[in-house]
Amino acid sequence: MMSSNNSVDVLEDGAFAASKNSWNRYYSNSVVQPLLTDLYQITMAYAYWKSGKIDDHAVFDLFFRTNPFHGEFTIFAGLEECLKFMENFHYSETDIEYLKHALPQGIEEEFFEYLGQLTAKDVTLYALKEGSVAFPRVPLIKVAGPLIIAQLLETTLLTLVNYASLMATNAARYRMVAGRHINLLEFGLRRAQGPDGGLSASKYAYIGGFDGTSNVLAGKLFNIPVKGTHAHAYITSFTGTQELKTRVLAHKETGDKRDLLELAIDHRVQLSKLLDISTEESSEGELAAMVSFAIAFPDGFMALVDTYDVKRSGLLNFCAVALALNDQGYRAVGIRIDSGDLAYLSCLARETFERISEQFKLPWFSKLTIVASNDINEETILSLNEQGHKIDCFGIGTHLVTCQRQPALGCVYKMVEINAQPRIKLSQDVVKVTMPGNKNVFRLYGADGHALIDLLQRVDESPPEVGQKVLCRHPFQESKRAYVIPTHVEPLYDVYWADGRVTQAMPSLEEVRDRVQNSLRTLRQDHKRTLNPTPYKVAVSDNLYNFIHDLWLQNAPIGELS
Ligand SMILES: Nc1ncnc2c1ncn2[C@@H]1O[C@H](COP(=O)(O)OP(=O)(O)OP(=O)(O)O)[C@@H](O)[C@H]1O
Ligand SMILES: O=P(O)(O)OC[C@H]1O[C@H](OP(=O)(O)OP(=O)(O)O)[C@H](O)[C@@H]1O
Ligand SMILES: O=C(O)c1cccnc1
Ligand SMILES: [Mg+2]
Repeated sequence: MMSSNNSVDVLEDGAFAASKNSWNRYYSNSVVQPLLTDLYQITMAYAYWKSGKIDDHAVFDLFFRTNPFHGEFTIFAGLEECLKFMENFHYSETDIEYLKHALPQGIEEEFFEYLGQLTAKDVTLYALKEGSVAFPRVPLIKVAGPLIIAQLLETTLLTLVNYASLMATNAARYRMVAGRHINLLEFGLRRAQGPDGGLSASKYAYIGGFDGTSNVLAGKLFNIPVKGTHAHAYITSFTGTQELKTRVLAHKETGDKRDLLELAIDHRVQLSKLLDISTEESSEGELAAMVSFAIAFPDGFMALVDTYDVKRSGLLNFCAVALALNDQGYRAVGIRIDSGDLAYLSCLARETFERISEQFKLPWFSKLTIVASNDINEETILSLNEQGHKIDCFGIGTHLVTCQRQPALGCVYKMVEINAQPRIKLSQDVVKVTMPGNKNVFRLYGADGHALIDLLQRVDESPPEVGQKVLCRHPFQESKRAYVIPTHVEPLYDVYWADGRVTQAMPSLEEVRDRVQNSLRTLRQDHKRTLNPTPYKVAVSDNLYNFIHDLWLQNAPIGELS
């Protein structure tokens, strides 16, 4: 398989500097800017300004209500991009000019002057660690600061977290069903939701556990390994062997030049007997294409074998060219199958490789890589696992990047406190009732080392302690409560932004990627299984429970029956 030199070194000219262990600060998506928001944020900002509320102290929670993909966990991602947005938050002169036109007439000039100097410096942002598992109702991000700016951040923070977390979760799910030893490649750019969606997909697929992407720009910008094979067009561009302009390949060690086509044709005759396949049925154009690709990439020869017929043509031609390469001191890499029954064809291919390996005394031949692609999703992989297959690598595009099974994560951004007064949003639908007040969250671990429950508390409560019994309550069902004696207590929030700057050393993409797997390991298997997983518990302290319910009663109007 073609693969890049994984590390993009720091370039002298400073055009980009992707170093393996540093946050890639050189790249910041230029569309992420204060105007990338909903109009209503800015109209509200004006009304807050007019009513003298801009400096009211607000706390907002960013959270989701249900896990995606019928699962019971979500991977939190997008934090790094949020922080870059906070750093760069500033309305440019042209932004202000545009707003003067776009906003309703009559807005006072002074407001625009105010906007022109507004930054996120007075905001404090708390968040879970990027790449950690997260659950419904636990705020992924908590924003505290002047009302106007905290409000103005809403839409942009949501767009930065929603797709990133959905995508990282999707990728992590593919990794779980594929197992640790299968290579997973993201091939989705052509099918993604536009160029920006494609770029984000590559980044968050990698974070979620993919090994590489075909997206070259993602490779450059994020230092993700780029990999790929070739398309059917390469095969169909050759109609016969007469089109081969170069047929000669020098031996890797001796330099001895041989005609690779001739070698391949000789091997094909031999193989047709061994495999009982007539050479008549195999395509000459396909053979020519494979020979030419092998000459171009003798050390990375990987061929698509399904253009005409995997069994009767593609495999035979591939093996013939691979043996010809072997004569010249090179080892082929493998094949890609992009149609048909992937379980059956991969087993057939492996069996063929094993027979040749034995016949020609070439142990490595039995281990040639088999890549499968074509509309693969979680269910396909599960089904292939059940059937038994010999695939080493899945190339996955459409279902992965479009998150076809669930195309949006429903993160919301809700005010929970203003000027130290808690705020609650009531709803007929109990899952939509917000958890009021400024809260902290702790993950409590059980005796077997697994995460047991996430506990939300009011900020002024003292944290739970190891070995101390703590009452955990369901936020809305009075009778559901349990005592937990944690063996380990993990405070989930860190301050990431305060006093106008990022306050934590940001992890590299690799570190976030490792965190995803480490964090998933803390979850019991039954929370992670694909069919009917057990919900992970998110609880509130007794104090927070009473606080929520008192506030609920205070705010719920008393109806009158007549
Ligand atoms: N053994 C298998 N078990 C379950 N699903 C499979 C198996 N093999 C392939 N698939 C899936 O079945 C679907 C086959 O799709 P489809 O019939 O459109 O393709 P095809 O006819 O094989 O290929 P193409 O139309 O590209 O020539 C794909 O989504 C593929 O991932
Ligand atoms: O199937 P996906 O998971 O999206 O993976 C990416 C697909 O992109 C390519 O197909 P191509 O665009 O050539 O078109 P195709 O649909 O005809 O195979 C490749 O051969 C894969 O099949
Ligand atoms: O490299 C590949 O094989 C590839 C890349 C993009 C889409 N489909 C396949
Ligand atoms: Mg395809």
